[in-house]
Amino acid sequence: MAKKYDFLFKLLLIGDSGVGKTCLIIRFAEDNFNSTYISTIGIDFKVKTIEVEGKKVKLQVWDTAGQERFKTITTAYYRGAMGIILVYDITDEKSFENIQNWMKSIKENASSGVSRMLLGNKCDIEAKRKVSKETGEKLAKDHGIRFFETSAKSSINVEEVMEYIFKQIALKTECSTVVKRLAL
Ligand SMILES: Nc1nc2c(ncn2[C@@H]2O[C@H](COP(=O)(O)OP(=O)(O)OP(=O)(O)O)[C@@H](O)[C@H]2O)c(=O)[nH]1
Repeated sequence: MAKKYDFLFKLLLIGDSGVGKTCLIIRFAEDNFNSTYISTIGIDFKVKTIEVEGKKVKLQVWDTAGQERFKTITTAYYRGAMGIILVYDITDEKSFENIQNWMKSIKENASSGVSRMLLGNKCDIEAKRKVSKETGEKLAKDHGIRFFETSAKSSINVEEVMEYIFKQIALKTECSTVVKRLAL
């Protein structure tokens, strides 16, 4: 059967349980949001195909369970990822502190040179904020990676995040010529 895409990019979202990884992926892939919380069991993925100058780019976004008990399953998927998105919840300090552990997990399990970025999600609930934007920015800077505050609920910065990580990966692959030509 003929291949239905020209490029395949694999992304992975990691972070504590409940920070909004599934919701971010659903917002990106289906432009939808549901406030009912169903914790991810193990691993799941969604696909979105975008077209860049007549080339079909298939984005496969892997959603990992944040719960500790699934760690052995989820870390097995790090190796195949071209980009890893670390997520914390701006209303949950513990989820921010744990980013250090998730970073360690990337170091131990992912391919070296994998593109990374940091997201502070749920920025729509400013009243319950526990982690300032500056604190998030500083952590990202310390690790030399890009930072965004996002909201899967209010659709803030989700497209921008995907576009950024897409560009990062594209620059490291043969797709870079297409991206450069388009000046994306
Ligand atoms: N206000 C607000 N709530 C959000 C946002 N993103 C997710 N939520 C809510 O947070 C809860 C957890 O969201 P999930 O996307 O299931 O969290 P997760 O990180 O995938 O959790 P695990 O699967 O357990 O690892 C749900 O009740 C969502 O509705 C957001 O941007 N703003």
